[in-house]
Amino acid sequence: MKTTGIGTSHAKIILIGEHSVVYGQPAIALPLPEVKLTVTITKLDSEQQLLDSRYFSGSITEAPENMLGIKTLILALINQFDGQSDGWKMNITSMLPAERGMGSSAASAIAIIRAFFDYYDRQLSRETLLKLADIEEKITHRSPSGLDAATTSAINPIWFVKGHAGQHLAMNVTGTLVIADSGVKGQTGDAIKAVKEQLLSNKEATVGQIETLGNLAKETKTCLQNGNSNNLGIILSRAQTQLKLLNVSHPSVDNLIQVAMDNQALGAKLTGGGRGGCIIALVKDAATAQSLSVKLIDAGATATWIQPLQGGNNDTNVC
Ligand SMILES: C[C@@](O)(CCO)CC(=O)[O-]
Repeated sequence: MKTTGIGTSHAKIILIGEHSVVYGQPAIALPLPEVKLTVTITKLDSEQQLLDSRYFSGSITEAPENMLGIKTLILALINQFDGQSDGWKMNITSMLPAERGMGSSAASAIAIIRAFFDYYDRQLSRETLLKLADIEEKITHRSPSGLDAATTSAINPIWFVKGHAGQHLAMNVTGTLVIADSGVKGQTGDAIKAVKEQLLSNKEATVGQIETLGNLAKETKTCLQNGNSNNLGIILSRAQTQLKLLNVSHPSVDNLIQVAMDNQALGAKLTGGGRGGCIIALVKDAATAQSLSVKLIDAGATATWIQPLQGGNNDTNVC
């Protein structure tokens, strides 16, 4: 065992395929490596196991109900390493807004697992990493596809189908994404439940919406390879139409999407679980992204990020 263990991860955005990915359709997601989360475990002389995060500081056993997924994961890791009487303090620092569809819970799980394996000086395979992250994601999001954990731990854009390893997706499209936070907490777990209920109450239409989203993800893959950003924008907006029909959008999200479309966006949609959270809007270049970002903030967005799709400066700019 070392005296310090460190694990890192980052935010993600889903370009296309949220919700439908839970039902076996493909999705495409992008890591945002500049929006970082770090977990540090520091050895203590006592047998205390303490957590220090923006939501809770104290003994891990006293973590609040909304941290049940994280707490269960940590207890599973303690068992895995027979570390019941090892004392440490775990510090979580995060640039990710929580509950905004940017993968905050999965990113926390990934960095915690990496920090534990570093602390106990053990090798960690990608398969084990994702399997362990699922302990947290299952509790936090009910039936997760695994997409969030796969992307918050990946360095490249991924093409993802539930039950399979994500595949690196080459991008050949110019254009810039503006990500904007509606300021309203997303409710991924509730949104997943709502889609599940609609599948029971209105099966035919809901299956149709899920399949359409899957087909749009396939069209997106072609667009990313052919480099057609105009078509990509149209596809993103078509996906938003389906997500609205699935009842996972929110007035605050719809409002920001409208502002984006009125200000030169080629297309826009919610990203992540929905019912609040963030939108993504595709624009043709960095200058348009900057001016749209200002417009979105004026319209009530609480934060924006700018992410070029390909070429040039690949850093995410936080606005
Ligand atoms: C809504 C969803 O598709 C994405 C949440 O970021 C759920 C999942 O894939 O686990």
